[in-house]
Amino acid sequence: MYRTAFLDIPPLTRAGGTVRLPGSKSISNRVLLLAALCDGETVIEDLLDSDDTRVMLDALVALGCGLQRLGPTTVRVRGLGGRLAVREARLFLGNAGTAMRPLTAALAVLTAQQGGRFELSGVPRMHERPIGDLVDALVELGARVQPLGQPGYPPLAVGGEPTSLRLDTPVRVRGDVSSQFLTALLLALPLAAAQRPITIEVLGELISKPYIEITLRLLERFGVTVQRAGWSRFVIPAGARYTTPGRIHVESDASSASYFIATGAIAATDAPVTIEGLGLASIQGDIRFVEAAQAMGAHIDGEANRLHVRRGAWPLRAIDLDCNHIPDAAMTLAVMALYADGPSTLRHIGSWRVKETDRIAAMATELRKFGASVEEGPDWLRVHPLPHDGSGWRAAAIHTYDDHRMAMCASLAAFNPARQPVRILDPQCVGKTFPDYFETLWTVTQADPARIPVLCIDGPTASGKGTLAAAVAERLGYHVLDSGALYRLVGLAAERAGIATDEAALADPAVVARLAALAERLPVRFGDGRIWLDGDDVTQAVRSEAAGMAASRVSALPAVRAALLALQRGFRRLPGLVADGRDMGTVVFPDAPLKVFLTASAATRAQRRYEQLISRGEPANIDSLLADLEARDARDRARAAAPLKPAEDALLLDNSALSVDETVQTVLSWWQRRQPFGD
Ligand SMILES: Nc1ncnc2c1ncn2[C@@H]1O[C@H](COP(=O)(O)OP(=O)(O)OP(=O)(O)O)[C@@H](O)[C@H]1O
Ligand SMILES: Nc1ccn([C@H]2C[C@H](O)[C@@H](COP(=O)(O)O)O2)c(=O)n1
Repeated sequence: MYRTAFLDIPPLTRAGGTVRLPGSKSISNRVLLLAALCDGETVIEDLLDSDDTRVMLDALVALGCGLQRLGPTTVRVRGLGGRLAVREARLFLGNAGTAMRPLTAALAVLTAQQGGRFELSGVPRMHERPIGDLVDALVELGARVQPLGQPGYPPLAVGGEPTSLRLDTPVRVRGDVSSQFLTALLLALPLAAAQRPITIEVLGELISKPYIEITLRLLERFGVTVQRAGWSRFVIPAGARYTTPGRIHVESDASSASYFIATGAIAATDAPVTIEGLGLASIQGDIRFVEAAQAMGAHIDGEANRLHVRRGAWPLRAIDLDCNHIPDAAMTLAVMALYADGPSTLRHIGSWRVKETDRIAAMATELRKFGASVEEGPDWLRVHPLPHDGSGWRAAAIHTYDDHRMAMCASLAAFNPARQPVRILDPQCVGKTFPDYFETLWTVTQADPARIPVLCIDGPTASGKGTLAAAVAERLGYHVLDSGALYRLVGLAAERAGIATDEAALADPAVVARLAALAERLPVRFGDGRIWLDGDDVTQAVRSEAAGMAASRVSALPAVRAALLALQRGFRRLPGLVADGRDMGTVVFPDAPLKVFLTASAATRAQRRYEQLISRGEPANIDSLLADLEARDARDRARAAAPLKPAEDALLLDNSALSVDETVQTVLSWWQRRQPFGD
């Protein structure tokens, strides 16, 4: 997951390949609660690992449920069997409506039966999301639920002394603000239906019905079959009792799939975009996004557990659609509409206003930043497309409002024909449902390599290039190329292969040929900040001064440099690269949009290297370090092949008197000034 302040997505051109998406949030949190309420153990497979499921899991642990992690996405839940294991707890539920609403109802019923007091709270936005209709229904039932802040909103206090619930008359709840209120009652009331049937009546027109279907399907898996008359009356049978299915599998998230379906529909493809773990028979309502995407022109083939998507009509066809059945995935249509052949209208999306943010206002504001004309009403949105020749499209920095779907939707604008980048502010908001969304996007999309940004940092040894490159890359979410390490690895591999690298040996063309062959097939692997050579961890070994000197010698050989060129250029991957070395700006990435030549006085550099070695517990002598460093500089500058020198368009930075932080800030501000997003 990108934890950066922003993430710049370069213009994307093509798409194709296979993705496996994380588990459905709606199913994950319902199944977790059901497993916690029933008797016995339930193993849940392919559970979503995200902010919303984490707060649910934490809450269940606080309530005394036994939870055992069997793998990254598999947990075993030992249920409470309808008995409260603790009588008091404070539950923090973040911004997870799928945790806040059902837990409120379940605890209201359990405390009415057994006594106890629980406080449920969340992030500030959760305290702005309505829950009053559910609270009213529970209070009318006789349960104790009180606001701890503004009436009608969390935080809430639930419970008190045991009390009898009024179950002989129907429980009434509004269905036109959020379907989660009805879901919450449907999940909670089987706990009170041992002796008598319980009827729930829905007031107003029920929105987001597919989410209620998920609830009913999962209740059935846990042994409770609810009878419904239309969408206004639901009866939980007398004697209802949760029983564990033993093992249950969570489908891939259909709402998350919408971004990849859209990718396949928008991008030119050689191969289709294939989505694993989800088929057309999914129990999730958002699977019907497929129909909407087809209406816009996408070619979609479905198998039992897989979807294949290709671009069909182009430009996409404009739509006018009632989106009540796909409230979350409909946001994706709003961005697809930018690529349509006329204005598209999304109707019946009033629930967007009370989601993670006011999504109608947010979507309108942000799409306008791309240059689009957008109209909005209380429960509708109309998006006018942008010209297909690219005119009118603007590069934009997209505010995401702590809303995962705003971030994921906005990424689709990176396919714009104007080839403008898109900046996503606060990209880590995707952690709510899809922490690795952007990393997954890179696996099925391509950009013109020349448009993938590279920031080059060249300069003499110990000037701080590596330190600066790592810090800048971390701030931008970019990859790092430590090109010096590649030359060091050649030196190390030569030593292991018994190939001498002293000046005399390097005068022999046969030795040079062997070194070039070694460099061509360097058995190196980078990962988790470590370097492996032929399976051995050489992270520390490559940093030795001896390895640096050997690197300086072998790097003077044009054949070795040529052998490493393709490997280095291969580091230019989405979303961008910071490359450190001697010839990054002059030879390897001559088209880089920013080149920095970093220097410091020899005395300063020798002192830094001395302190670096001492801090690593390695012996060091400042005079010999200074002599070695000057010798290395001289050789690196004097060699004929790619000598150490600033590129003509490089910015020079002498950081002798600058701290690491000041150096990083200087370079980031230069970078920022070259971006099209403004300050
Ligand atoms: N601006 C700075 N002020 C003080 N110390 C710094 C600064 N930049 C880097 N250093 C320190 O100097 C040492 C050398 O830095 P670093 O390893 O990044 O240099 P380098 O240019 O990558 O060296 P090499 O080319 O040999 O790999 C490190 O201990 C680092 O913390
Ligand atoms: N792009 C590069 C990177 C490094 N070298 C050579 C010259 C250096 O002395 C040696 C070690 O580099 P360091 O790890 O200290 O940055 O490798 C080069 O020629 N070109």
